[in-house]
Amino acid sequence: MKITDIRLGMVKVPLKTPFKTALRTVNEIEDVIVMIETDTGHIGYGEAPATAVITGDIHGSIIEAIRTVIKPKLIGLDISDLNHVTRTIQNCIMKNYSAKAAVEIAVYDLFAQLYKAPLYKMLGGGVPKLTTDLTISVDYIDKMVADSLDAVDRGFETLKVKVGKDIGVDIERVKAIYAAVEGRALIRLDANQGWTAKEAVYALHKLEDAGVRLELVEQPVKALDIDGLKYVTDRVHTPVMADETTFSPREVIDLIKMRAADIINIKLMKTGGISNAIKIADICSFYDMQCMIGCMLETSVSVSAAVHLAVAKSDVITKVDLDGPSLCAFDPVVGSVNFDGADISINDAPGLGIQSIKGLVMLP
Ligand SMILES: C[C@H](N)C(=O)N[C@@H](CCC(=O)O)C(=O)O
Ligand SMILES: [Mg+2]
Repeated sequence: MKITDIRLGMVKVPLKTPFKTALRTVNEIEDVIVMIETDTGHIGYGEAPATAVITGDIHGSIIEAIRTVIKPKLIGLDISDLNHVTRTIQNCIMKNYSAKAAVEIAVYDLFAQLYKAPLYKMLGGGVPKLTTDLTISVDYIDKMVADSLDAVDRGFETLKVKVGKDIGVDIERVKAIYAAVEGRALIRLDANQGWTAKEAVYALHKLEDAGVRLELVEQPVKALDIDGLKYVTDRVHTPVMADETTFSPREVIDLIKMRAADIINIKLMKTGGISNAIKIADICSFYDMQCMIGCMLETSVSVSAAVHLAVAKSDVITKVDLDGPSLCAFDPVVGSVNFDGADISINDAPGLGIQSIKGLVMLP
């Protein structure tokens, strides 16, 4: 199965409600879709969101990186040489993680199609079911409480509550949500870099002293403030998770050696795709550290790949934040991963099982 062409398109899906974090507010998903064509007629699908505030990627950079650098290196390569293909993708350009991720996802889709197996089986097997959390956007306290109760009523048992704005209001936000859903849902926080280390310790001590039990706090401080992350990890009982701080396997090793966080959030758009995500999961497994599988604002094209990976690495990926499709007003993908509220399941279609993408606009 040889790569003959790589075509690009755009998919646009409105969100059910605006997605608001300490870093940005977004109303719709607009992502680059990658379609890798082969001499056997098989097509592999991938997707890249432009999350400039986290990965530095924008639509233009994703499209140009794939068109002018990655694609010329891949034409003619044989999908059965998976390691050679993924190394070529990783080594042909620095950074550009989302572009690399989209192409790698399509390559893995084809690799599993080649052997007529669902991707998770090619990655090691597992039970093809997951349960995801749902993100509660940062907002007025009453709105966040109402959104949290609505999520619980819809069957979500874990809420990822966005904070990282005004520290005093953040404490009140979390207390109010905790009181409203106590006993019905687990709460994880994501400050998206919005606090200083001292503010984070102050807020978490206030919440711990008030009896608010949190599953974890994600990325309390700036991405590059590793000393700050360790400062928080050393001082609070609530487990601390690194998100924006760690992209590569190297960064994960450094973080683990410093004991700067308790948990790692693996996202394909930070690792540059599946090959490095596997390395990070294996490093964490070796060091006995838990991981979360996360996503950016992605549709079920690329989130499906994350689902397959998480199923295969469920020994170490014990937490799931794959709510991209749940945030979408509709699912544009006809495919084999079924996103039904908190419940995610995979059937036995080969690869990612993507048959078509509704509303896909191909780029010239
Ligand atoms: C969508 C997911 N639950 C999430 O929160 N992902 C990111 C932010 C993604 C974005 O801004 O596009 C995270 O910080 O974990
Ligand atoms: Mg995060």
